[in-house]
Amino acid sequence: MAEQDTSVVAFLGPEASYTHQAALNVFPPTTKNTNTHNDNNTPTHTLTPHPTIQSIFAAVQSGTAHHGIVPFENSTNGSVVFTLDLFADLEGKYPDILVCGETYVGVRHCLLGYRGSSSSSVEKGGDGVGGEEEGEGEGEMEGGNPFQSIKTLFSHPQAWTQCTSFLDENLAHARREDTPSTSRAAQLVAADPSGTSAALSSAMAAGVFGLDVLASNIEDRVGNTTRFLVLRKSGSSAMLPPQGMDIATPPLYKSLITFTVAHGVPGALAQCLAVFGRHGLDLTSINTRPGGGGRWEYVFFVENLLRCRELEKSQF
Ligand SMILES: O=C(O)C(=O)C[C@]1(C(=O)O)C=C[C@@H](O)C=C1
Repeated sequence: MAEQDTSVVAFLGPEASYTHQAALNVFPPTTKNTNTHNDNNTPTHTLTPHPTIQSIFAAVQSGTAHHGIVPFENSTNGSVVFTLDLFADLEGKYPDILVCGETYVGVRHCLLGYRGSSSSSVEKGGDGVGGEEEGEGEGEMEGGNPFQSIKTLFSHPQAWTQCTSFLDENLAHARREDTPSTSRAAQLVAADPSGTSAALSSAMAAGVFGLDVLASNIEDRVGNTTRFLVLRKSGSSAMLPPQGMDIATPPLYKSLITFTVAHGVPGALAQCLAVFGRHGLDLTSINTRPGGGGRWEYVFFVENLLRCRELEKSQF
């Protein structure tokens, strides 16, 4: 990849997805007099939307993008298996992808649509769908379901399972359509002239696509958070900007290692994991995905934390 003044950052689009918000955390908008500009005062990075997580991996692998931002894990529904499978890379398409950072985004889902087609705005309190915001009562049927006119719901599959209580209570009647991202869901609703569709998406997407927030904070769990990883290509000099990272600050280092073990060898996995302990690595997560070989063979994903002084002592 030729060295350029502006680094390209690939994220799951369109604009206003949670992945876009993660990208903004790590690569914040450039302003004058910050170190995110080069000497010519041109922006040092450009955020580029991609239609799928796979296309983000492909862009980083091919060098079209210097960095990619991908969702990895959600505090409510666990690992993002689309991303794990791309890291597992069973077809050898992404041999040079490395992880060089992480960031966390609080995921506060909203129901977005057009007020008037659906009726009132509600905000979920700690004990379920409770207090009403502006727009209270507008067109609402006495004692009825304020969302009855919504026939189709769009969202990313991860969002459905983060909002099960709200959906069961208010939108069990609506048909669900999966979209590649929550912001794509909002974009589709904005383009639907019937006004009978709605999206599970973010407040930011409401602003970007000109939709009304019909209900907010509709996620099941308080503190619902998604962890995103920052990708780069091995051998690239794509450095992270010195601000905006909430990766464990030095002297803590975090690593993600992918491996397979010999199938049917007793203790093979335990022996692999013991290596991390021997070198002072604190194992923080372990995941598996089908390995593509025989049945019940797995690819393992292990994350470790390492203190700087332990890194100096460790002999690998
Ligand atoms: O759809 C989006 O907005 C995304 O950024 C993707 C994604 C995910 O894949 O987990 C990110 C955060 C939320 O957990 C829901 C969806």
